Amino acid sequence: MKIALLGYGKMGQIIEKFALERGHEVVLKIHDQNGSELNKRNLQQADVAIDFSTPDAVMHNIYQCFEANVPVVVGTTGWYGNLQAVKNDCMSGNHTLLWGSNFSIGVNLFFHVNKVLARLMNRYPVYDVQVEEIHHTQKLDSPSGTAITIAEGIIENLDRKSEWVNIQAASEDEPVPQAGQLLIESLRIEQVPGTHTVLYSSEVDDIEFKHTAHSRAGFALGAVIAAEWLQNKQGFYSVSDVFEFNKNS
Ligand SMILES: NC(=O)C1=CN([C@@H]2O[C@H](COP(=O)(O)OP(=O)(O)OC[C@H]3O[C@@H](n4cnc5c(N)ncnc54)[C@H](OP(=O)(O)O)[C@@H]3O)[C@@H](O)[C@H]2O)C=CC1
Ligand SMILES: O=C(O)C1=N[C@H](C(=O)O)C[C@H](O)C1
Repeated sequence: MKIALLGYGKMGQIIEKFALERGHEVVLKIHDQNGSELNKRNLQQADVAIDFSTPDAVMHNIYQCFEANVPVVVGTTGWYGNLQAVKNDCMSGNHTLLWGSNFSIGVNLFFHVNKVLARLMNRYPVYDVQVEEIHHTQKLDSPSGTAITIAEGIIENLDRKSEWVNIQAASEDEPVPQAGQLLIESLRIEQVPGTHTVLYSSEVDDIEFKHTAHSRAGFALGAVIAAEWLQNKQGFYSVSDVFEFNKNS
């Protein structure tokens, strides 16, 4: 495949490495300084675009891909308030987009088991639940996209939670979660690639369900696999369509 990389930072550079290893070619690399090269003619040199840019840039990039009719895999987080509108435009314009808050196989397994565990916990109201995420200090969005997906998986399956609220660890004015609210606590520590924990607590014990990324390799390889999977498909997809754990259990 010929790949356009929209965003050539920490993730874009590792994605390039996996793409080349798997026999693909990178025909376009867009970063903050060369944004004018993101045009229809250049994009149409590619079979697929992979966007790991910034919350500010991603919407423009998606619509440039729609305009050029180039399928796009979106790993960028921090834009999910626009997800439904993008889905509508993708479907009505017969475009192709695949998005995921996290492309690693490990986290996608985690997403699946998280939902099963939340459903089970309907029987055990003595446990309260919260989500914690830790990332490096350059991260622009909060809470992480992965933490939002985890929280949505709990809310869909655990009757006693109906919405999430976010706090920054160590912030002075922390909201106290109300009944029905699921707390997502965000912490920023140098160099951490991404750690997510679901914590069920009762008076007598805690149950921790945790994913720790050792590097960005799992995210990057998953994004290339998702781009390969998207070939010859049309429509709006999420990374869960690539892994399909639901079909096997
Ligand atoms: N879904 C997943 O599995 C994962 C998602 N992410 C998400 O991916 C995104 C990128 O992460 P990361 O690589 O760590 O971030 P970086 O800050 O390292 O890279 C962002 C890149 O985007 C570039 N950029 C800025 N403006 C534009 C623009 N207008 N068009 C194209 N590119 C632009 C920056 O350019 P310059 O270098 O010139 O400033 C930089 O190359 C984040 O939203 C992060 O949350 C991260 C890991 C996994
Ligand atoms: O910004 C990051 O680094 C990451 N972002 C994604 C997110 O917001 O969940 C995925 C991963 O945790 C790394």
